Amino acid sequence: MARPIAAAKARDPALDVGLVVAGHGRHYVVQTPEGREVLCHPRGKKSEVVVGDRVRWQPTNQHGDEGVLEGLEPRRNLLYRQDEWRTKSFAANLDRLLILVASEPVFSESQLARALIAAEEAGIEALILLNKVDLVEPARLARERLAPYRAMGYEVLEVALKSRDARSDHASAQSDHARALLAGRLATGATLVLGPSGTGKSTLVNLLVPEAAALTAEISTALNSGRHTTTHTRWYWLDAARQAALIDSPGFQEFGLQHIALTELARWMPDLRPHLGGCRFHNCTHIHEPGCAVRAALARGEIAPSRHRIYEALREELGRTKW
Ligand SMILES: Nc1nc2c(ncn2[C@@H]2O[C@H](COP(=O)(O)OP(=O)(O)OP(=O)(O)O)[C@@H](O)[C@H]2O)c(=O)[nH]1
Ligand SMILES: [Zn+2]
Repeated sequence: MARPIAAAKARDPALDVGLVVAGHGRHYVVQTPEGREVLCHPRGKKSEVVVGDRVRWQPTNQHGDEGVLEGLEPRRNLLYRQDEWRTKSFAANLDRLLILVASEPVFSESQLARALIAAEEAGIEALILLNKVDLVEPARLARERLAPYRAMGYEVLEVALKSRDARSDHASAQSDHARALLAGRLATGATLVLGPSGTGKSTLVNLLVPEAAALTAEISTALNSGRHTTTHTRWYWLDAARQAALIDSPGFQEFGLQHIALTELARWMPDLRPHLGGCRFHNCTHIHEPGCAVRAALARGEIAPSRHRIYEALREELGRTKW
């Protein structure tokens, strides 16, 4: 009994630093710099650790495949959502957020806007991926709805990850094109993918990480959650050199923004931002005041009506519960 403890003590000064690649409840899968995976538990009751975190840990068994978390390295950033009752963290230390939408099902612009605001506030670059552009008419409508986002500076990529094109060679050429496009764009750093159900998120992950399904099954067994194979956030390396990673996270619904300060909301909306400071009243809400530069831009067509509606709804939502 004393041996592992003595061994652990001897390691103290140089605790291993690992990367959290999956987490569920009080179980975490930590990857060592050599690529080994260790099942770790936090010491306390509650743990703030999320996928993407760098953690210090010590082994708790002789095989070194189980351990205890000893500490959390400082984070560069953390992406999360917050409703009135709780906070849900997606992942930490991200280089970009990829928001997946599709021509079908019709995406919620409010959900898209919310994710973009959360990313702006967290200082994380965001890009939009429109899938299913093989569906011609729905794609045209989706493109139209995304036009304001392009105009305010967001990159919008278009793909047909799994086209329904009857000519199978054409469909597979479209998949190849999507893979090449994304491999290039996501070639460095950690990319978190968020997207509503049915948009093709599983298709995307499987295209870029062919071994994803097998890895997920393995991790789910390790985390004792057998059947629920897709409900955890999971970090996948995209290359052997481990320079680029894709993080698949569930839970895009009800993207609460209670952590955003009401007075700062407009700052995180790139189409509203350039007009701030131009209003007659310094505490202008940009909803009804005379001499409002934001509303003037709206009237000139420089801000899309849908965006101002989203701003107004969010303002009301944040104002309702904030005081
Ligand atoms: N037409 C068309 N269909 C696609 C495309 N990509 C994916 N699909 C289809 O869209 C459906 C949803 O794809 P999934 O990858 O399962 O979507 P998901 O977002 O993981 O969905 P959930 O499992 O509900 O979260 C499937 O029937 C796919 O075959 C595409 O480029 N074009
Ligand atoms: Zn104003």
